[in-house]
Amino acid sequence: MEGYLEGIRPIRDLEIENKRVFIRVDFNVPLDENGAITDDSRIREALPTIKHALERGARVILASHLGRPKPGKMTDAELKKLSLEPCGSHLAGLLGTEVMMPEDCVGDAAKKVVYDLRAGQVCLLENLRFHAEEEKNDEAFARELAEHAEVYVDDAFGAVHRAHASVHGMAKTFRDRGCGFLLEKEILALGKLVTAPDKPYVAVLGGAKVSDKIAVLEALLQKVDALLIGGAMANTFLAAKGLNLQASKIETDKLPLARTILEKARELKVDVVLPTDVVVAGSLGASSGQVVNAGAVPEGTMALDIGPSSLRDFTQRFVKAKTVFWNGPMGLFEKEPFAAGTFGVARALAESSAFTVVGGGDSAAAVYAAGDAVAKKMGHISTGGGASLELIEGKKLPGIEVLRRPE
Ligand SMILES: Nc1ncnc2c1ncn2[C@@H]1O[C@H](COP(=O)(O)OP(=O)(O)O)[C@@H](O)[C@H]1O
Ligand SMILES: O=C(OP(=O)(O)O)[C@H](O)COP(=O)(O)O
Ligand SMILES: [Mg+2]
Repeated sequence: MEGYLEGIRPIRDLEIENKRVFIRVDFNVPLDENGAITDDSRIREALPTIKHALERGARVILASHLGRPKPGKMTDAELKKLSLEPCGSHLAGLLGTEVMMPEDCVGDAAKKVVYDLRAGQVCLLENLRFHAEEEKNDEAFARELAEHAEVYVDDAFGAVHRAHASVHGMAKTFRDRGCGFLLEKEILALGKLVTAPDKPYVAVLGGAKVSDKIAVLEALLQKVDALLIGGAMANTFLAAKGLNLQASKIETDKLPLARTILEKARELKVDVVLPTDVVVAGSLGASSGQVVNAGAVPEGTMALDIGPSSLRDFTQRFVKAKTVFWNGPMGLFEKEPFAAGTFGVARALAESSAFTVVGGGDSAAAVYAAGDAVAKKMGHISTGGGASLELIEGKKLPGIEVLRRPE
């Protein structure tokens, strides 16, 4: 997997002293209803790169997205909830230094802060996705971002599968570009799953980003011996098999793809294990749930966790496994009544002798929330869900490829 880093200069080899250094980070952290950060691991994981740059006298410009704001379609109050301000304040506490925060990522306010930075000072630009151009990989927007700096460093592993302006478009305009310590660490750690995972190799998929991640499953079937599906991802598969999931979150336009994947799995003799029971409730805010058969979801309710029988089925698969990759919580684990499936999988993986990799902003948060003892037993906890999935599928990721320089 070291070959995967070929042609990519690590930050330690870049000339950064007194230079304006743009570091793309992934501070897309989970927030609670009050906007408080519930898991700061993505911020902590970026610290080695940030500290390295500051200690070497760089003028550091940090940038990230947070959530999925829809500029023009959301109210100002809704957008404000996705401000990076809490991340900047939290980072200031972790670094023990001031973090300047301009109110936008481009324009005069940002330029003023950026050009006033002294060596060893840091600023955090406001949410990149407050501009629709970010996700469109818009060239003019990428140029505006690039004007901030002389050196470009990507340490946002969780976002390298996105061909967005701050990850892709702007990066190519820099001669001096490279990767941060987190990106390097992730690629090396996930490498084992790309090259020669010990078999049996089991993948556990869940979470909410179904339309993003379902396409990856087709390629993953070529690599794994069993695919266990929980979370909202399972709803689409159960519906594809003809079950009525009632008010559950389902991606109806992905039903044909789910059927294709089930068909292909049969041909390849890959076991697809779906929940046989689920925990249902009438709303996301319900104070309790009810365990029902996956084929008997009551009208007006939605599946918000896998049930105890499903957890047992999943756990059994970990006993014989030599390698397990897990992305996506098994349910709405942020709410106590729907957390048992996710924490159950985390605990079972901690007990298993398999080499375990857990990836995803929310999955990692769940593993840390399950406790230190559980988190310490994982082989690797990746900051990226979609990114790690696409990497282990064997895909070339735009945010990584763009960093390569011949010579
Ligand atoms: N059955 C479900 N219904 C609603 N939301 C779910 C369900 N299962 C999981 N989720 C939600 O999925 C989210 C995480 O999904 P995702 O971002 O795809 O995972 P990760 O960040 O680990 O890659 C969590 O916030 C969780 O509450
Ligand atoms: O949280 C992220 O991915 P993940 O939920 O798959 O771990 C990344 O920050 C990417 O976010 P995006 O899926 O909105 O592009
Ligand atoms: Mg997530």
